[in-house]
Amino acid sequence: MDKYSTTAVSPTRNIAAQIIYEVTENGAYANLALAKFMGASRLSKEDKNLVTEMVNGTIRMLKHLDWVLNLFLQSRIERQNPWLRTVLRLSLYQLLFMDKIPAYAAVNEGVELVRKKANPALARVANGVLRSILRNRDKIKYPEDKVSYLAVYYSHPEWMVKWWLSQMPEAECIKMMNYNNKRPNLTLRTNVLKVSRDELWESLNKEGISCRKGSLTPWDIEVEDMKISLEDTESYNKGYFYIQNPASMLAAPILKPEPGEKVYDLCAGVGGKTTHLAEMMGNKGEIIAFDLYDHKIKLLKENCQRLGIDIVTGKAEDVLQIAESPEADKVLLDAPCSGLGVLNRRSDMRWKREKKDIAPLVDLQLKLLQKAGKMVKNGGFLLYSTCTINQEENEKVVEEFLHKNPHFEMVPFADRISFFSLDEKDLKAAAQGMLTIYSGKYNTDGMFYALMRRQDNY
Ligand SMILES: C[S@@+](CC[C@H](N)C(=O)[O-])C[C@H]1O[C@@H](n2cnc3c(N)ncnc32)[C@H](O)[C@@H]1O
Repeated sequence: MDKYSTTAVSPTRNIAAQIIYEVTENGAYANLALAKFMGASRLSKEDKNLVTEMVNGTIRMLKHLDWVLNLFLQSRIERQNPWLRTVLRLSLYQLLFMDKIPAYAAVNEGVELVRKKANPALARVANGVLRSILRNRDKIKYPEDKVSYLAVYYSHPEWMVKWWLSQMPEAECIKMMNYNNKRPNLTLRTNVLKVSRDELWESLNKEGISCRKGSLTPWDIEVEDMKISLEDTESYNKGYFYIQNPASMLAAPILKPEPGEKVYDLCAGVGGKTTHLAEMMGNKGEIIAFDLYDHKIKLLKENCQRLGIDIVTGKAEDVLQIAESPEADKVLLDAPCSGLGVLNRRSDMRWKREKKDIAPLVDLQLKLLQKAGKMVKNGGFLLYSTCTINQEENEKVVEEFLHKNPHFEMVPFADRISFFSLDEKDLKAAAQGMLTIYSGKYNTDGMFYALMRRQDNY
């Protein structure tokens, strides 16, 4: 503290400001920067949660915060000193979006942080701007044009909002953006090979994990609060659950593999959906799981071992390069995609994505789907899924595939997921074989599913 300051800066705000600086000024990834700084800090669990909330919240709401700051600054936020910019954003996030933080703490510590990181003259600017916003917060005006208003108010890139409005009602779009701005839910999938959901719920609660049984699927458990980390529980080590969003728990029941069948999971990652397929098969039959990366296949194998699954063979291979392979009863292609259905999971993702990223992804998805089609036996099923919510990567990819492959047909699957209470429109879509779950609509992540069957004698 210098001789003029009267306020100490708490370690939480200090660390939060440093992480935000790394992300917004130096292009670091928010999740990696958070992990790096938190790993090196001695903060309590509560303080770590607070830093995470301040960092992710500030980054998510960047467009909203900058809009408001620009109304009160003499020159635009982009032209300000980087530390002043960082701290103004962090302090304003607390003032506008964190009810539990007293305004004086957000302002005084913000001013002090600017004094420390920049200089006393800029600390006076921060003080003036933040107090002026506090006095005038009821008079803040947002853009009048609809797209700009939604983009600023809900803090998403304008191109995304424009795009979504062209394919969904405004209310759905707002619901989705609100969901993207919230901390992601933590849900677990019960491993029915080992326990029932009731047994898992009971043992987690005994172990200090406060949770409740979900209402979306037969397997989900929603974590509300934790006294210890999930990985330290006996339930985890005994393989009683897998951490997964309920929207992703629909892949296995839609593809509906039977015990004894041969299944390919072509983009398996660390095995989220692979392990659910194995559980549905009662750990009987054969699953071959591919992913481009060795480190993911290594984790997939560890996950299978923990969950007590031994029918999965993991292969680190490029699916597009696989030589002729025996055809399978069922094939899952959970394709690489833009991830616009899971924007809540990574606070900076919305700012890193660009519309021009989509075309090369569509190209890859089509190639992968074409390859996947060749690995399904006649009469077998092919499930295409993504965690994105735009038609280009979803319906249009499937339509193009069907156009080139008339021996495939869509398969209705509403009855396979009758436990999930879809609204009328989505029920109709599932009954035609394709379903987009918008993020937040059912309080889940966004996902897309299309189920097809190979019928050579069509
Ligand atoms: C959406 S993620 C899969 C998530 C996974 N199915 C789950 O449920 O956890 C897509 C995966 O495709 C993999 N991938 C991308 N291109 C690939 C290719 N040509 N061959 C095999 N895997 C690929 C990526 O490494 C990534 O793990």
